[in-house]
Amino acid sequence: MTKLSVNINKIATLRNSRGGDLPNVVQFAKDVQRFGAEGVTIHPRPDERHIRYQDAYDLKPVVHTEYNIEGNPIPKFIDLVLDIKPTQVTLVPDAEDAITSNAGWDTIKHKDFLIEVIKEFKDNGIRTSIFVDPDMCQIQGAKDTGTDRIELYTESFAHQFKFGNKEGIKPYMECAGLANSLQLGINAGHDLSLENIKFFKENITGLLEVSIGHALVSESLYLGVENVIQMYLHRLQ
Ligand SMILES: CC(=O)[C@@H](O)[C@H](O)COP(=O)(O)O
Ligand SMILES: NCC(=O)COP(=O)(O)O
Repeated sequence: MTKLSVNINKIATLRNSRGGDLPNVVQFAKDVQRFGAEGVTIHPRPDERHIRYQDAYDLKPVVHTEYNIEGNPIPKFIDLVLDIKPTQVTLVPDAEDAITSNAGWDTIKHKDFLIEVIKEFKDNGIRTSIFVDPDMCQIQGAKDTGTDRIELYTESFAHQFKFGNKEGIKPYMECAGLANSLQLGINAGHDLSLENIKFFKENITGLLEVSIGHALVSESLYLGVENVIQMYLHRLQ
């Protein structure tokens, strides 16, 4: 079974564009869970341009599904996650000025650092996942860090799929095969959408969770949030 975790960054972006509290991110998190989402994802960035650190605290009591906090494990982020103790932390190697996530970890170069932070999170009962490109060496490297799961960075698949090239799934299939054989759990995210999710799910064995934000919120403008969540759940069956 593949769980749908809704990334609510874009709701915070809209709220922040006017100040105030409309739309309300806590209410949105409650609603997506009521509509069937099996998780809520946030990705607070150092400049707090969308999700703020305070939002992470405000969401804690209302997220009764899986709470996934993503980010670069700088000291401030590590403290936040250890304080909140979400279900899962997803480590993403973003530059401070990145517009959005644009690369996975070099799990070989950063092995010692990842081993250290992953151990700290796991010792505190938090499941860990690390964001990786679909590269076999990086999957093996991820295993060596001790992480529970990987999150496959799906931008390249999504981009190729949009232009009709279904071959873009191949490196993901190979990496999923390796991850399964290494008993690494598999999550995926970035630019997944109603258009591409069914094909991705059908081809990736053992896909445990997808986190989807940008497309899901955009699609909801036309189709409605409840309807869109049901459409994703149907495609993930
Ligand atoms: C790791 C990942 O792919 C997502 O978290 C994505 O980076 C969303 O972040 P933004 O909403 O800031 O684009
Ligand atoms: N981890 C990926 C995520 O949370 C959402 O990415 P996107 O759907 O906003 O591209």
